[in-house]
Amino acid sequence: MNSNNEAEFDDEEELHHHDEMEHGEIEHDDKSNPTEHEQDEVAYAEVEPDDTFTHDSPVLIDVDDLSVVFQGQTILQDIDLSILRGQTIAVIGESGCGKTVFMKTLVGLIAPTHGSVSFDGRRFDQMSMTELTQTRKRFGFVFQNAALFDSMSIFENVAFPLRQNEVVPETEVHERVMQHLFEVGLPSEVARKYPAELSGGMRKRVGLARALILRPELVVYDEPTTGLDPIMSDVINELILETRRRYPVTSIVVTHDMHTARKVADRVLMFYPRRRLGVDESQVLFDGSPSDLEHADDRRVRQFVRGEAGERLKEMSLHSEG
Ligand SMILES: Nc1ncnc2c1ncn2[C@@H]1O[C@H](COP(=O)(O)OP(=O)(O)OP(=O)(O)O)[C@@H](O)[C@H]1O
Repeated sequence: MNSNNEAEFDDEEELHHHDEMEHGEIEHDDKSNPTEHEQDEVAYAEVEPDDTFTHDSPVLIDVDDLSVVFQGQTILQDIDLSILRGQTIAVIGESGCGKTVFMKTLVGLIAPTHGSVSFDGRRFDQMSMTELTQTRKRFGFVFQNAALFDSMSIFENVAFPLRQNEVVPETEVHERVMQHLFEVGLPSEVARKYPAELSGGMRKRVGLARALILRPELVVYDEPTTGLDPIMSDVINELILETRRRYPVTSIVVTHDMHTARKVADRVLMFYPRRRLGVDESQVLFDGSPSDLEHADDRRVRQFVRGEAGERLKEMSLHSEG
């Protein structure tokens, strides 16, 4: 571990605390529970369109000359970009290219080796612990596996951040939890259930409700559709869009799902593994609108979005045995 990344250890433990709670999870039994699609018949709350993002929006996150090195291995190098308030950004790229490391530096969970990351005008490395804690309350995380507490009811799972961070009367806790469950299309009966009684898609929606309960300014989605069928993936995509319409949030979506990237994002960043780039090449191979992905100048981008292995097959010697 590079000493510059020391901040990562404690914070990652904090980030993954919920993940650890998932051990011992009982597989969903489709026969004994309502199907996801039955649950989807619940009407979503009506949403007024609210396109607050414009290209003149203020900068929320500023990444300045960012590099991250782990044990001598450069994971991210010379990244310079700004994320505007209200943008929805999809971060794509092959496994191991640094998407997760990038996402964690954006929220101050990994300290850059060089350069800096600022949130709302304040550099993470210049914040006191109190400021860092206060700043983190402005973020919501939607984890890949939903990361719910198995021993708590759905109601208590969603109420958890509220009880931890705010002093609110029980009637308000109840109102806010039920409202957020409703907003993610879950019926009120779900509140009494436990995570093991829900399907994967329903758990993801509970995870989204929990991430939104403190009304974060930034929501980070880590592989939000992984492991879901195409219909349920699209339900999640719609929820990401709907969340964006409902609240003035900025969203970062780390995903391998090109349908998700195209559908929810107004900007796509494609990373490439540093070790496979030439010296003067930028690690961000693509930074633009999803509609331009197919016609990107860089062949590696076009191949990635089309799912073509291209010359990687030769590199991996897959054809060498003839
Ligand atoms: N804490 C760490 N210590 C050392 N190396 C790390 C650490 N975290 C990530 N890495 C390395 O950084 C590289 C990028 O990892 P990262 O998880 O960001 O990739 P990714 O693009 O998110 O991949 P995937 O799509 O498979 O999740 C990998 O080589 C990984 O082994």
